[in-house]
Formats: sequence, C-alpha cells, structure tokens
Amino acid sequence: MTTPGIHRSNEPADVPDELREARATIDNIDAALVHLLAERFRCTKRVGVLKARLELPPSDPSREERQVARLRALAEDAGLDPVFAEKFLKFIVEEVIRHHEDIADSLANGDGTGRAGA
Ligand SMILES: C=C(O[C@@H]1C=C(C(=O)O)C=C[C@H]1O)C(=O)O
Repeated sequence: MTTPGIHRSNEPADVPDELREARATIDNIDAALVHLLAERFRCTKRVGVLKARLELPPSDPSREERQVARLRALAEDAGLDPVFAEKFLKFIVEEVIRHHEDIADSLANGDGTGRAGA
C-alpha cells in the first residue's frame, strides 16, 4: 500500500521513513538532473551542427572561461563548492566537445544532415 504524498520507492521495507523520504527526494533530483542534461546535450548538439556548418572550432575556450566564472559565482551564492561546480562543468563540456568533433567529421565526410556549407 502507498502512503499519500510519499513517493513510491524501491527501498527495502525495513528502511526508516525519514531515510526513505530523503532518498525519494534524492531520486526526484536525480531524475531532474537526467532530464536537464538530456536537454542541454540536445541543445549543444544543435550548436555543434551550427559551428560545423560555419567552420568554427568544436571548442571555444573564451566562452568556457566566462561560463566557469559565472558558475563559480552562482555556486558560491548557492552554498555549493565552486571547485566542484567548475569540475562538473568541465566534465560536461569535455563530452560536448567530443560530440562537436564527431559532428564536424560527419559533415566533412558528407554524412549526417548533408547540409554542410548550405
Ligand atoms: C556549446 C558550445 O561548444 C563548446 C561547449 C560548451 C558548453 O558545453 O557549454 C561551451 C563552449 C564550447 O567549448 C559553444 O560554443 O557554445
């Protein structure tokens, strides 16, 4: 039986309520993070296609510097470790740049959207 207002969980029955509730919140936040990351990558892939068509390089270090400064300040205001915030951004951007390199290679090889140079 489910309790109204309490998220269904796959925790074992002997887990205390307070811990179960905290874990339900963590699960909701993790789900939100997955959706946010999926949207961010969907957007960065569009940027990758645009940059490949405009023959711009996959990475933009000066843009990244501005993002790091902004995110570090946001993290400090939010009570999140700015070192962690920077590491997390860099981890994501590294993956984005890999996608951009793949997109540029595909367009250069005539596959993908076939709109390179259009
Ligand atoms: C998305 C871009 O490409 C790269 C990835 C970035 C990101 O994931 O935020 C930022 C700068 C670029 O190195 C961009 O140029 O805007």
